[in-house]
Amino acid sequence: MPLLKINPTETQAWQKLRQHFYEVQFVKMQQLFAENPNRINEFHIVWNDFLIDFSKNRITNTTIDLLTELADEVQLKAGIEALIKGETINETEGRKVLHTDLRQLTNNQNQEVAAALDQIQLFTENVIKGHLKGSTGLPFTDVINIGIGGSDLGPKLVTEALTDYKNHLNVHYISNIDNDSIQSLKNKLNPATTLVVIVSKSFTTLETISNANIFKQWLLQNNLKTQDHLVAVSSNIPEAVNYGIETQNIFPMWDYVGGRYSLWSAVGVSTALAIGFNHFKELLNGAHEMDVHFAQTPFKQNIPVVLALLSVWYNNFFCFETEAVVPYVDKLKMLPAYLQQVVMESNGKSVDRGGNPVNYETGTIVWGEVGTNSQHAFFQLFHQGTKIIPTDFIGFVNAFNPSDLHDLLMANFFAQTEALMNGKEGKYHTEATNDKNAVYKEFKGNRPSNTILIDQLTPKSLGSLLAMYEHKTFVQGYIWNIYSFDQFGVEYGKVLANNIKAELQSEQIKQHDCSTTFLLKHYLKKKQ
Ligand SMILES: O=P(O)(O)OC[C@H]1O[C@](O)(CO)[C@@H](O)[C@@H]1O
Repeated sequence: MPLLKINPTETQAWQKLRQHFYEVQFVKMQQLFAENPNRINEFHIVWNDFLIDFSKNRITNTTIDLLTELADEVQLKAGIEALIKGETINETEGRKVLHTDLRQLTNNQNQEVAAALDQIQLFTENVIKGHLKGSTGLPFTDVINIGIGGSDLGPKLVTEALTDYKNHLNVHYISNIDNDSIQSLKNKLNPATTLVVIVSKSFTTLETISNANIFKQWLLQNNLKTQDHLVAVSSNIPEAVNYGIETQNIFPMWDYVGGRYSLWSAVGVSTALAIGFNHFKELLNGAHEMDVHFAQTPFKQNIPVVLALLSVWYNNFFCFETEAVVPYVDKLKMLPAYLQQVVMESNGKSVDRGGNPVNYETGTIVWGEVGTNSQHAFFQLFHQGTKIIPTDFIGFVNAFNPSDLHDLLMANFFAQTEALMNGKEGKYHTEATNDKNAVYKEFKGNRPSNTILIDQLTPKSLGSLLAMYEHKTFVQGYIWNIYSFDQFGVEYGKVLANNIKAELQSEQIKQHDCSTTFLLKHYLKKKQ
């Protein structure tokens, strides 16, 4: 069943939301909290080891009623069912969407997914135990994951986030075509004990193949048998074989898993090498539990649905253009970059499912940085700037290494959401305060945030967190009536880059606009 094609702005709920927005847009959260000391009871969700406090938003009960009415009117339930059942909802590419199958660990009817999981288990355990060795007979100490976009960001994020669960293998990620960083990695590593994992769904991505070539050469220059050191993850098996990788060392990907949703597949093999297969399975299990929650929970208690509806409220009614995500743990430093691909590659679309240009805003801009670092960087604008940035604060009750320092970190976490909501009223009259700068010190508050407080950062809770954002993104795209699973915009850039690469190598610049021609000629002239 294809997804329904309903213009959200033509629903009754949208009209009611518009009217409601005019009524409440200037109502301050401080007032809402003062009027209802039990506000938290109405606007929070407790699920597994997650607490989602969404009370510090510019909403009333009517807002939530109308947003869920919108979800009902566009038949979100049917959309979620289509996703969970793995229907062909990536219609523009004629593909099913089945990333939720990847985390179905028991009774998985998808035989190829189950078989790939067995393959990952066997391989990772053999490498970790040292049974699988490099061509000189030495066990592996290091792994280089070469990939980009979804073939890099998710696995890298998970590897960094779960560094406390890591074994003796050191996993390094190379994505950009930056020879300086490649050289510095090569200088650090012993090729005889290095395993290179080439991750590319298409096996044609310029960056990945160029980088893979460099490391293949490095192995050859060191008289190593590449077949003992190279493995691949790809849906293009013939191309990987052609590249010289042994069939048993190729892990499958399928066209029903989009790159940005693929960390749960064999794309995560480097992660599984770093943390061990059992922890990798816990990650999948955490994501699966979020899938079940998403599929079965009524909208008002459904975490991804509520987060998505709030985002639609701000994006389409308040017209706030960006959202921030601020995790209070260094290990999630990669989260904003990872979410930028999930959210912006999925929902950066301006044509609706009916093929018409949309006449409303779609994809939000996502950005962020860890706290407290971000407090000392861009939070000034959060507190006193002219722009309003709804922010997800993500924190953990328990650190992996307990210490008083964690209370200090979390004190900042709680303080920021409180300050953003409450603000600090100043006095305009210098006489009253005897401070001529009082006006500059005023914080108006009324700045929205969600607090996502999780017991501890574990493989399981991380799986749930990432699946939560995947589903939030799906709900947004569904409501905006766009296709979230293609990425034609990025693919066009890849084609142009390939053309220009040939021109730079032949020094024959073809027809471009005058700016691009000028830049290319300048580059060739200055190149030594
Ligand atoms: O895995 P591949 O085919 O090398 O593609 C890498 C990435 O390129 C994109 O197509 C665009 O950036 C992503 O969707 C994908 O994750």
